[in-house]
Amino acid sequence: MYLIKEIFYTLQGEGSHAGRPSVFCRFSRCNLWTGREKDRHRAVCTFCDTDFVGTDGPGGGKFPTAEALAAAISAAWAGAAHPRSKPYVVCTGGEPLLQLDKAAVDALHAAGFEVAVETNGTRPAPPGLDWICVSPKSTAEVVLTTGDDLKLVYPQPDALPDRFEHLDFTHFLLQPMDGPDVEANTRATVEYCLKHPQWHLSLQTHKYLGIA
Ligand SMILES: C[S@@+](CC[C@H](N)C(=O)[O-])C[C@H]1O[C@@H](n2cnc3c(N)ncnc32)[C@H](O)[C@@H]1O
Ligand SMILES: Nc1nc2[nH]cc(C(=O)O)c2c(=O)[nH]1
Ligand code: SF4
Ligand SMILES: [Mg+2]
Repeated sequence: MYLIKEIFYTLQGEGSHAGRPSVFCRFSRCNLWTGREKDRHRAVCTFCDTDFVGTDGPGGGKFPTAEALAAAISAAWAGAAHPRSKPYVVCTGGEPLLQLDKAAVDALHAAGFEVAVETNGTRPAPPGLDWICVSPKSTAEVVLTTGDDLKLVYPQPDALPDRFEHLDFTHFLLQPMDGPDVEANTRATVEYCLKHPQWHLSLQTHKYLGIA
């Protein structure tokens, strides 16, 4: 059984695939926060911008099998077929690696999708993923040390960029922490990238565009 908060079609807003049409599959639940505001101050991850509680969002629900989940994700894809661009699904959450397993990845591949994941990196990944974006959180140990994007929300006093530079990723990105200080955080992130050009800026472009 897969617990899914919502499934929707939009542009990937963040990271080195920003702008790519994608189905987002938002898994319910996270291991670093309950998702309830009353618990936020004592969570490991305190700045989350997402409601991942329950299964009541658009396209959400409880999917009994990998095939049922893949069918719902296929139904959400609204792009025309094209030989040079496969349908693309971004598995996010919540923390998708609490639920995403090989059966789901295989079913999505069988349905013709490239499969990406956005994860906090605290759990191992199932085999076969086409794109892995790890976004480390505070003091939480990163066990997923290989992937494509290492996208660190900045600034996090307990997760300085240096700690992650040796990991085996293709792209190293800093993303300004959204919230009450987003403008100052954005300036600080630009300054950090200018001084440390191994890090590139990732903006949450969907928020500027006013799309999901
Ligand atoms: C909601 S998380 C879900 C996936 C996974 N749990 C994770 O943390 O990577 C999706 C992305 O949003 C980022 N994010 C969450 N809250 C944010 C905030 N306040 N400002 C900027 N990025 C944020 C995360 O770091 C992650 O890259
Ligand atoms: N457009 C859009 N792009 C995104 N990239 C990562 C997101 C996420 O919440 O994981 C996200 C999201 O929520 N919306
Ligand atoms: S790890 Fe991801 S989903 Fe969990 S609370 Fe942090 S940003 Fe939100
Ligand atoms: Mg988001």
